[in-house]
Amino acid sequence: MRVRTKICGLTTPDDAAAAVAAGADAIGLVFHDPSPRAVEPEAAAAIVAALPPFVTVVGLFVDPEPAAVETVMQQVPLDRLQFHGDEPEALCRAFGRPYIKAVRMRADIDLAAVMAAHPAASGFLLDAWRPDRAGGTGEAFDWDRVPSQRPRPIILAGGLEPDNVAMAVQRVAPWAVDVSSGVESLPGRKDPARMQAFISEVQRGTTD
Ligand SMILES: O=C(O)c1ccccc1NCC(=O)[C@H](O)[C@H](O)COP(=O)(O)O
Repeated sequence: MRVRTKICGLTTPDDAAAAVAAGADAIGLVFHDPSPRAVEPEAAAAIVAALPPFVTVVGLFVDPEPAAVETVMQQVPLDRLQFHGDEPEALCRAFGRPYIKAVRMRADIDLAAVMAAHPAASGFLLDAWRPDRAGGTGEAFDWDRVPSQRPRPIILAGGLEPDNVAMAVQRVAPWAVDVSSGVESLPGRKDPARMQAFISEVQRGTTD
């Protein structure tokens, strides 16, 4: 089956157009001020307005106040929400929108417990853990920690780039992959050639 690709942390309509031209299935918009990829709702709305049909738009939040999510949703037509902190299920499902639960793979994380605590999540994005950053670290975690029993689709993230994503797809067989820093020219700006190379390698990993 084809492995989907989400390109995360887009900050301009041009970068989003290049992601779609490269074959991205989904784009991620980061609503988390400390991130170098954070976008204001107005800029995010302009990015979404320029997209062609059938590209899924995911809004990322880290332990947000509910009102902050509502404010973004009033201005930006998000298809899905992605929660990247320690949000409980009740918060994740409070907005009437399908959601993805990100799980940062700290050494002591009980992934099965997190999954059980989020029965309404449409998928689980597994990412590297770092104490000082909530995401977009450019670091990989040990892919052998991804369980073979998967109650919901797994989105593999963390330190993926054109040089390693084919191997990641072969080893983990995820539903989708997610990348941010691995396809950047500098934090917050995507490199069209790297996005093309990344998605070609995703396909190579699927068919090899
Ligand atoms: O990208 C960020 O700066 C970010 C900040 C805070 C929370 C989440 C963030 N990104 C979320 C993503 O889905 C990234 O694509 C994922 O963490 C992988 O990042 P990378 O290792 O840089 O590919």
